[in-house]
Amino acid sequence: MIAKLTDAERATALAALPAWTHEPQRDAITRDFKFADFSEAFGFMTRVSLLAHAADHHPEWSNVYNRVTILLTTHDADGLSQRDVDMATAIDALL
Ligand SMILES: C[C@H](O)[C@H](O)[C@H]1CNC2=NC(N)=NC(=O)C2=N1
Repeated sequence: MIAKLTDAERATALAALPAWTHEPQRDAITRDFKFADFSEAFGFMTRVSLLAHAADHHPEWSNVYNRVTILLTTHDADGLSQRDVDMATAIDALL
């Protein structure tokens, strides 16, 4: 069972992930992405899916044409964990 981050741990982690927003209701982090077109957006989603599969940690997400919204939280921890921070960091590195 993975632990939820404490408030202090979350604050430190989010300082290094300025594009991500904490959503307190879910204890999740979210980021909106905009691409040139659907192909670019779906290519990005494909790359994220490979990260998610490798990490066995999966995003909640949606796509509308060239926009992708990703929400990361850890269901097993009922909130934000280091796995979400690691996934957000890896996603940012794809851009
Ligand atoms: C058995 C498997 O490791 C778990 O169900 C994983 C899969 N992917 C997951 N993804 C996310 N976001 N949270 C989880 O708690 C989670 N758990």
